[in-house]
Amino acid sequence: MDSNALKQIAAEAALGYIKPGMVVGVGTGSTTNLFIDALGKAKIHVEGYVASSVATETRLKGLGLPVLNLNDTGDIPIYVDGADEVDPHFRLIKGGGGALTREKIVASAARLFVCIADGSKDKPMLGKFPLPVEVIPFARSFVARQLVKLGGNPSLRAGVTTDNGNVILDVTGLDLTDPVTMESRINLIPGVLDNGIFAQRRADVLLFGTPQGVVERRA
Ligand SMILES: O=C[C@H](O)[C@H](O)[C@H](O)COP(=O)(O)O
Repeated sequence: MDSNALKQIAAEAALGYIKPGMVVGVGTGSTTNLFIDALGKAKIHVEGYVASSVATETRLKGLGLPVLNLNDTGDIPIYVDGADEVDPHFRLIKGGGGALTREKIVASAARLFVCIADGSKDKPMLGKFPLPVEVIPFARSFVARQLVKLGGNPSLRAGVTTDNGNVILDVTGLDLTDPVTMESRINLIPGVLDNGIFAQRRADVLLFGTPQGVVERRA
């Protein structure tokens, strides 16, 4: 099975968590796109979907699925999204597609976070995938220097502007043995909007697509 097929089975498995009448938070990325397409076919009568990016909103609307504004909903029952890395403690790196800030907001508003991924994202620890950090353009150079002081090697993601009008610094070399602390330390740098460590709001359920089928883990 190629990685797309593994993403596909993970995405389809997440449908089992979607019940009629729910408000459903929807992440961003290639795995989530397969989930959205599966939702389009499944035609579950949910109350609506809260999108974590403009791209996801466009895809949902393109399939005729109802999109809600997060400001018009309370806490939401469920959020489904992919990840770039997942550790054994359900902590994630996200933001490979630049959508990390809105993703973290919607994930934090959700009571259950179901993470869907192909099995290659299942890692013994976080830190190989360059950590995306969303930065206000005015502060780009200052923030980059502070990230170097934290042990990182930041590089500007060329040609990318986020849905929030910001830039992304991709940071290698950080020590992520304590991801909870590093998540906070980076977010304390003035000019940082958020970073792609999801350790304070971890996933609750992991659905990994593997050649042997979907492996489900619960925190
Ligand atoms: O900003 C993008 C998101 O965090 C994605 O969920 C993450 O990059 C995983 O994407 P994919 O499903 O394409 O591997």
